[in-house]
Amino acid sequence: MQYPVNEIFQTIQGEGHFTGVAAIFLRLQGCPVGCSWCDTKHTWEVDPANQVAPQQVINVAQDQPHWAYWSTTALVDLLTGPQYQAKHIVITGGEPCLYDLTPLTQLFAERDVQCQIETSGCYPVLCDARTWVTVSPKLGMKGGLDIAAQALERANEIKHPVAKQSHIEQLDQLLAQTNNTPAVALQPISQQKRATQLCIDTCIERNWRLSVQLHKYLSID
Ligand SMILES: C[S@@+](CC[C@H](N)C(=O)[O-])C[C@H]1O[C@@H](n2cnc3c(N)ncnc32)[C@H](O)[C@@H]1O
Ligand SMILES: Nc1nc2[nH]cc(C(=O)O)c2c(=O)[nH]1
Ligand code: SF4
Ligand SMILES: [Mg+2]
Repeated sequence: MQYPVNEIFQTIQGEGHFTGVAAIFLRLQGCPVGCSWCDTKHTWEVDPANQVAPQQVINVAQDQPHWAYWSTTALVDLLTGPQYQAKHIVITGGEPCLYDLTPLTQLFAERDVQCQIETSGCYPVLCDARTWVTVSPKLGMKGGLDIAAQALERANEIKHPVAKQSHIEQLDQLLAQTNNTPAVALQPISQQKRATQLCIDTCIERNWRLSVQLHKYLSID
């Protein structure tokens, strides 16, 4: 299987359950969801004119709309090889669940590296059973996509983006739709002060976790 890769880099996971863990990020290209506040808009289009050589997506200095095809085996060999030290892999995007992540996540599991997917939940999550799935629901975005029931059932964690009170109410409605009992984290959108205070107050009240995009506070990737 070939995946369109936007970038590969090693950093500290700044969001959700694994915040603080050293991780290799694999960012796939392509997303039709259209969140107005998306911090990775350069990953939305898989434009054939922006295809580059595989080596050009490694440790990219700035946000680029470019992408390169990488095969499952080439990715697993690279990410478990001597160039990287982290034992946790984050597959993000773009929207990684546009693609069947089963071969990739199976091979990572066989090599004893922990794997995590960051997804909007707009598509079924196709991956190994050992993979940690973080769903960040996208309700009412420009792309007009709804949450996929399978993604809600598969989620190990719901990391909900929050700007205002109605986003908490939407999350309550979503949780009422499932028998799954994922961990819940609230993530303020774009580090807004009011959103952050709302998340803090709600997390204390509900006994949920706060996810603050630590990497943005630290000015790291
Ligand atoms: C860029 S998305 C890529 C993965 C997938 N498309 C998704 O939305 O989960 C990675 C994470 O960043 C979050 N995110 C994107 N832009 C953000 C922003 N401006 N403020 C807070 N979180 C943001 C998303 O909600 C998601 O949890
Ligand atoms: N450090 C760091 N942590 C992250 N957690 C989720 C990210 C993402 O873009 O999916 C991200 C990211 O881009 N950088
Ligand atoms: S689903 Fe994720 S990548 Fe796509 S627009 Fe929304 S935040 Fe950005
Ligand atoms: Mg990010």
